[in-house]
Amino acid sequence: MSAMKAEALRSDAGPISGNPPIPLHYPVADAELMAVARLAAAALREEVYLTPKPGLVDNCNNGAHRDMDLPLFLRSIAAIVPWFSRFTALGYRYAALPAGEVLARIRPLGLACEQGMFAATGGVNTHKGGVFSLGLLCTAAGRLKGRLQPLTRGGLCDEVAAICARMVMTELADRRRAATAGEQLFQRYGMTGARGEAASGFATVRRYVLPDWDRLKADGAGEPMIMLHCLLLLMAYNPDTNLVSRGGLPGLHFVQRYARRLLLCGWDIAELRQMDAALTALYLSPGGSADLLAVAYVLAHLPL
Ligand SMILES: CC(C)(COP(=O)(O)OP(=O)(O)OC[C@H]1O[C@@H](n2cnc3c(N)ncnc32)[C@H](O[C@H]2O[C@H](COP(=O)(O)OP(=O)(O)OP(=O)(O)O)[C@@H](O)[C@H]2O)[C@@H]1O)[C@@H](O)C(=O)NCCC(=O)NCCS
Ligand SMILES: Nc1ncnc2[nH]cnc12
Repeated sequence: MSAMKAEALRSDAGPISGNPPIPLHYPVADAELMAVARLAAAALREEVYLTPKPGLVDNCNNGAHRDMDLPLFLRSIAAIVPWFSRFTALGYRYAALPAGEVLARIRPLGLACEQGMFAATGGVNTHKGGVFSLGLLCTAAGRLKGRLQPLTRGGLCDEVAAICARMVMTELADRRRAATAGEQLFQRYGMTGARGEAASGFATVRRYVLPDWDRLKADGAGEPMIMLHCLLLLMAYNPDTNLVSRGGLPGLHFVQRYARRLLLCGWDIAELRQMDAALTALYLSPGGSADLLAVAYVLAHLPL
């Protein structure tokens, strides 16, 4: 083993500036502490294999994507998953820090994880939103456990909201910067994208998705059916900046109306396949809703 690799294994946070390496005795193997990290990994896998997903990459086709396919997503997931326990460990270490100071501490890890994803995909943006949202949930889990608080949906969402409370103001409302697609869409339409969802404690997921997830589960529905239904709910109500950056506001509204109609009239797999064809033809991909489905998966597997 090279000296560099041995060093990387010793220090969990890696050679990221600003974060001293996490010492070996750190409880990264603690099963309960890492429950959310494990759920996050499962969420990414379940999301990408779920089929048929309108406009998205799945087990059957690449939806409205010319530069992505299922093997690429699996490579992306393999690159991202090891970082989830690092987010958790860092959250645990910074459990006592005021929430407003946490983002600056975990950002280098988030960016390094993003870089790992881009290296694995040859520069294709497969999971930028997923890295962000799931990384925050893992960090929040570490902080809760560090304060001996239970890992509940409400606790995690409140913690993520507290960590991101100033993000919209400091990052999106700063008129001097509009570097990313999300920052430009905020300046143009006031859309807050992935940051807004996190800052609200994943309000769209909690309000529209989790009640149906719980009800369908109690009724005995299988997880794939539950997830397809919840993806429709997200497409119906999530202000997905991916849809806007590809199809403008008309693109977002087309998908929202389509999903609401299916939810209202009752849907089946054939309807979802038709919707997939329609979104693919219009080059519309609800990537933000795919990410929030992974968030919903994690939260749905935790107690209230
Ligand atoms: C904070 C950042 C994540 C902000 O990034 P950005 O300024 O770009 O903000 P957003 O527009 O909000 O988008 C980021 C990604 O989040 C997903 N997303 C979009 N809307 C929502 C929403 N309402 N709720 C949740 N998530 C949302 C979306 O990601 C998915 O789509 C991507 C694929 O899209 P695609 O169109 O195919 O590809 P593109 O390359 O964008 O365009 P084309 O050229 O192909 O047309 C895929 O990644 C999905 O995941 C948005 O892309 C971030 O910049 C940041 O700060 N990162 C650092 C990490 C960090 O801070 N971590 C700390 C905590 S862990
Ligand atoms: N399955 C998927 N297809 C396209 N974009 C995505 N972003 C996250 N999951 C995705």
